[in-house]
Amino acid sequence: MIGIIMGSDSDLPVMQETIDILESFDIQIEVDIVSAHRTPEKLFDYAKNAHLRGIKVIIAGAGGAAHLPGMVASMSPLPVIGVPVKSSNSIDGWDSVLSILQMPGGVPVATVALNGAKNAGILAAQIIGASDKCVLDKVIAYKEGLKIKVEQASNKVRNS
Ligand SMILES: Nc1c(C(=O)O)ncn1[C@@H]1O[C@H](COP(=O)(O)O)[C@@H](O)[C@H]1O
Repeated sequence: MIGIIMGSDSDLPVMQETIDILESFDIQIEVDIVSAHRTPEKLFDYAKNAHLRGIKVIIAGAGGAAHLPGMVASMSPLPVIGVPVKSSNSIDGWDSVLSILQMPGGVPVATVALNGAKNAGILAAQIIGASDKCVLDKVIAYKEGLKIKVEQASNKVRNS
């Protein structure tokens, strides 16, 4: 199971892409709102116990002063993927990117691009796929689909 959390329901339009891609891979997910700033006790409980509940990878999306992914990573032994979300009040998203990306040594967060929620889902599937052949096959099929789309576009351009 993959845990998907976000700092606010206002992040959901972006984080929906994570949900959609993982559902398309038939990977079990659990989605919740958790905020380091607004619900610190819930964050503590989530990060301390996620691995005990069967979660294998955590995807955390947040905007602005995005402490959520780093704080989860500080307390969880699981791989944490951070999604910087460009929230309405942001400094063009840079606030979120930098606060998720620039983690201190020893506490990694695998940071995807600004609003890169889809890639976060694919990366999580790849991590699971390293030890789950069924998921690995789905990732391989997805990548094959990407290749076919490019080949089709290439043929179209060359034949026009
Ligand atoms: N960055 C964080 C954290 C956190 O890091 O704990 N909690 C909420 N937020 C972010 O605040 C932004 C605005 O939230 P609201 O829209 O609820 O005011 C959201 O992008 C959320 O991720």
